[in-house]
Amino acid sequence: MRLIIRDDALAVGDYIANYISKRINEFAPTPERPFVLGLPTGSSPIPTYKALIKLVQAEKLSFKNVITFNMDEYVGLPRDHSESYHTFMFREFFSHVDIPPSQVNILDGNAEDLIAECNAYEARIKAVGGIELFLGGIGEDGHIAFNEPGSSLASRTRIKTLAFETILANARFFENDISKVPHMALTVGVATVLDSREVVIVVTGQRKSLALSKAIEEGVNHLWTLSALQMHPWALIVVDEDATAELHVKTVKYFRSIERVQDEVERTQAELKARGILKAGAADQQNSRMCTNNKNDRTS
Ligand SMILES: N[C@@H]1[C@@H](O)[C@H](O)[C@@H](COP(=O)(O)O)O[C@@H]1O
Repeated sequence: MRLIIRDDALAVGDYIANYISKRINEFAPTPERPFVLGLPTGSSPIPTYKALIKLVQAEKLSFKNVITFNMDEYVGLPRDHSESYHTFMFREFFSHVDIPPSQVNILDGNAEDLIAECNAYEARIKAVGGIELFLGGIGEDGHIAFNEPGSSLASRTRIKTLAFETILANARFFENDISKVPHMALTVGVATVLDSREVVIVVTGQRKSLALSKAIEEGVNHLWTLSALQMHPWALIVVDEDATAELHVKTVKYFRSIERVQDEVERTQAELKARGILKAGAADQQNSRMCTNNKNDRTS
C-alpha cells in the first residue's frame, strides 16, 4: 500500500486526477478494450472530478472508451432526487465529460427486485472483464462504499442498512433532517472493491483521521472496512495534511520517504535516458518492471 500526502483537498484532487489520467492514457482504451473505472460519490472526490473535467476540456484525457461502475446508491430515493447518487454523478461529473451515458453503470435503488439488481451488477462487472481501477472515498467510521462497520470483508454487491452515524453524517445533504435520509442502500461489497486490479482512495479532512489511522496502522478489521485494503496488491491512499492528524509521526515520515525515493529513482532514470546511457527501450522495460513490482509490493 502507498500513502501519498498533499497539502490540501485541492492538491489531492489534482494528484488523483493526473494519476487516473495517466492510467487511462497508458491503457489506451478502445471500443473493443475499454478501461473499466469504479467511482464514488461524496464531497471528497469532487476536487478530483473537477480536475478530471479540466483534463478532458484540455483534450488530455477522454472517457469515450471508459466504462464506469459507481460504488453505491440509496434505496427508495427517486433517481431524479437532487441527492440521489445518480443525480450527483451526472451533476458533478458525467455531464461535463465525453462519456457515452450507455457506458455509465449505477445501481438502481428503486429496482423491483433489489437482490436481482445487485447480482446483475456483479455479473455486469465480470462481463466487461472486471474493474481496472476503483476510486473510492471513506466515511468517518472507515466504511468504504456503504460497507459499514461489521460488513463481511468477503461481501459482494448487496443491500445494506446504514449505520446511524452515516445517516447523521449524510443528513447535511437532506436539510439536516435525519428522517429524510434513506436508511438503506445498495453497495458494492468489500470483495468487489478488492477484486479490482487497482484501488485508489481519497481521504481528506480531520474528521476522517481516526479512520485512516485505524485502517493503515492497525490490523485488518471488519470494524474499519477500509483496512481490508491491506490485503490488496496494488492500493494507493491519497490524503491531505488534515487527515493525517491521528497518524504516528513515524508513519507519516515513512510514507513520505517512500515517495521521495520513488521520485529520485524516476528522475535518475529520466536523466540517464536523456544522456543516452540508458536506452529508451531498456528504461521503459525497467519502468514497467518497477511498475509490476509496485503492483506486488505492499510497502511501495
Ligand atoms: N456511501 C458514501 C461513501 O462512498 C463516501 O465515501 C462517504 C464519504 O462522503 P464524504 O466524502 O462526503 O465525506 O459518503 C457516503 O457514505
